[in-house]
Formats: sequence, structure tokens, C-alpha cells
Amino acid sequence: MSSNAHRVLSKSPTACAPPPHWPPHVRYISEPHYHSSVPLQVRAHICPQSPSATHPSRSLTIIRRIVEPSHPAYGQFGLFAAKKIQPRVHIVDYVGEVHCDDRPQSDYDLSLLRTQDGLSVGVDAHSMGNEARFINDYRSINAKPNAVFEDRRTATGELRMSIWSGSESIKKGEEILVSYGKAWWHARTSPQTCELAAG
Ligand SMILES: C[S@@+](CC[C@H](N)C(=O)[O-])C[C@H]1O[C@@H](n2cnc3c(N)ncnc32)[C@H](O)[C@@H]1O
Repeated sequence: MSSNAHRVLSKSPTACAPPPHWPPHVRYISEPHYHSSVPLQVRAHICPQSPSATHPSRSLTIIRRIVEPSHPAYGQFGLFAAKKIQPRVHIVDYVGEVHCDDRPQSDYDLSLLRTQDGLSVGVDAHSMGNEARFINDYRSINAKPNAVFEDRRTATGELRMSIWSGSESIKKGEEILVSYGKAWWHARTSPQTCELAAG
């Protein structure tokens, strides 16, 4: 068996090729990975069955480098509408590593859930994730966000933080922008850091 054939056969069944402009140092995943810091009973609450792969994002979004010097994330990437997106449409789930440990250094860590015991569950897309990790915050770009974070359960019951278009449609080529929340920005201008707040 050639080494290429072996690679294909040993690939995870849900693995898929990264989209164009995907950075080589980040692992592209289409379903959440659960870190060992997530207690079993919390994992069972979030994901009662096996994780489900999501592929709705490809046709709706495109990752693009920001080339406008006036953009506050100039030189970085952003996520853009590949076609017109109608209001209140599910664009993509924020997929990454689901964890309960602290990730103060990550700029890709989003809050998924706080349990009744006060345990904080995050989704960190710093080292592995999908297209959603490239969504920028609207501040200094637009007057308001055109997309929102909203949690949902997939068809197999898995809790996900998803990105939906807002009350207005998003034009083809327009940047998809959410609000990271004031606390996220506050944490980055003060000595302490915290998770990206969905809101
Ligand atoms: C979740 S990442 C977004 C994707 C990022 N632009 C990239 O290329 O990987 C969050 C980072 O994007 C940048 N960013 C996002 N929105 C921004 C904004 N409105 N103004 C300045 N920087 C922003 C900041 O560097 C922030 O730490």
C-alpha cells in the first residue's frame, strides 16, 4: 500500500479538506473535539450522542485576507459572504476544542456554557477550528454587527454556539461581523483576560 493510500484509509471518517486560505498551522476540523478537562457528565450534557459533522458553511462563506489598510484587522483574515445571505439564516457553527480549563492567551476562545456548578465550558479555535474562527468583531468596521451568536442543538442533540445572520440580509462579498461583547475587549485593554462572550 502506498503511503498516500494509507493516509486516506487512516483518515477520520468526518475529516474534510480545509477551505482556501486556511492557515497551515491551524488544524481544520468540522466537528468539535472534546478536551480531557471536560468532565464526563458535562460532556454527556453537551453531546448526548456522537458529535455531528457540520458542512453548511462552505457555500455561504469565504475566508479572505484583509487588504484594506483602514481595516482594524489589516493583514489578518476575515470571513465574508460568498453569496447573499438571507436574514435569520444559520451561517456556521463555531467549531473548536471544547474545554473547561483556562485559556487566557487565546483570542479564539468563545464561551459555550456555564454549568449549574459554575463550571465554564469554552470552545477554543486557536489551534483547531473551522471557518467561524475568522469572524471579526464589528467595532471600527461597521456601525453594528450583521450576525449574532446563538446556541442551538444539532439534529443529534449536540450543543453548539452558532452564527446566524441578523435581521437584515448580508450582501455577497460583505464581511460577516459579530459582537465579541464589551467584556472581551475590556479584558484585552486591562491586565486580565477572559473568554470571547457570545453577545
Ligand atoms: C477570533 S479572531 C478573528 C480572526 C482574525 N482576524 C484572524 O485572522 O485570525 C480575533 C482577533 O481578530 C482581530 N479582530 C477582530 N475584530 C477586530 C476589530 N473589530 N478590530 C481590531 N481587531 C479585530 C483581533 O486581533 C482579535 O484578537
